[in-house]
Amino acid sequence: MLDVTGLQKIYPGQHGEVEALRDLTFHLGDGELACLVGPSGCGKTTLLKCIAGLMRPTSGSVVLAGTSVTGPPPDMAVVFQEYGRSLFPWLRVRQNVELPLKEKRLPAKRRRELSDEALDAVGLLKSADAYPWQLSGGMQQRVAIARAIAYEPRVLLMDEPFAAVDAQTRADLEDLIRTLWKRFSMTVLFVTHDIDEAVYLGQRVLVMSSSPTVIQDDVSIDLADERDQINTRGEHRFAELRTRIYAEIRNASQPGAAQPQEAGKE
Ligand SMILES: Nc1ncnc2c1ncn2[C@@H]1O[C@H](COP(=O)(O)OP(=O)(O)OP(=O)(O)O)[C@@H](O)[C@H]1O
Repeated sequence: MLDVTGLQKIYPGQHGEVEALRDLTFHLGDGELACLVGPSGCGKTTLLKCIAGLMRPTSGSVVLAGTSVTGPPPDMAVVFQEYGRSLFPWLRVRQNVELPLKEKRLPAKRRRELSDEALDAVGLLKSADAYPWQLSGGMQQRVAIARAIAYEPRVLLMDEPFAAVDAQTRADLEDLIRTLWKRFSMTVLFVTHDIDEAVYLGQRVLVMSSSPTVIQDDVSIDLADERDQINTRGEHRFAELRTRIYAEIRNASQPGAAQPQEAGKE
């Protein structure tokens, strides 16, 4: 579904160039849920912008379902961390959710069906006529998720979407993402700082090295498909996976440690 090959991004700068991404290669299969973790500043946001067609890489390619990405692809939706800035405060919740559907030129009846289904899926149908600023932070982020889902994307990119909400809301939103992923059969790439979150959510965790960045490891998460915030996180295997990824990231932060590994290698 998504092929990222040899991706490199060099930013020009006043004090010289910054090579944010050196050589990134990975593939996501149709319907996979993969998490991407890495040290701060390793280029996670840069990578997502390149995948979303919001930024041109210096070299390398992003191919979505066989088509090269050169601008925002129609089959992709992105949820950012800053829900407060991604929703339009002068539009009601339903209008926010329907806005991209208007740009898709869907008829009003279909827009209404899709927004109802998406708002219902995130538990906010009753708040459809509220304004975003009347909702809590967690509810606003659910509106942003509903807007992405209503768009019926084949690929959903999420850039640290729960970093700004409290711990309990975050746990609820994590479970919501797994539920929506199964229900809507999307391919999901979820970027997070949080190693526990990556292990809890993902089928795979891609570990990025520090800058200049490569994929340091690609860890298959062999936990049961049915996950539970208390029991899954208490499992011995969960602790093993978390420890392994933590060590990878710590090693990745050591100068000269980054060596690309084969995708899928355990
Ligand atoms: N527009 C830009 N111009 C120059 N350098 C940039 C620009 N955007 C990002 N960088 C640099 O590229 C590198 C990667 O930045 P990026 O924001 O992608 O990392 P990140 O992993 O998302 O960071 P964080 O974990 O802190 O959110 C950093 O060294 C950053 O300073």
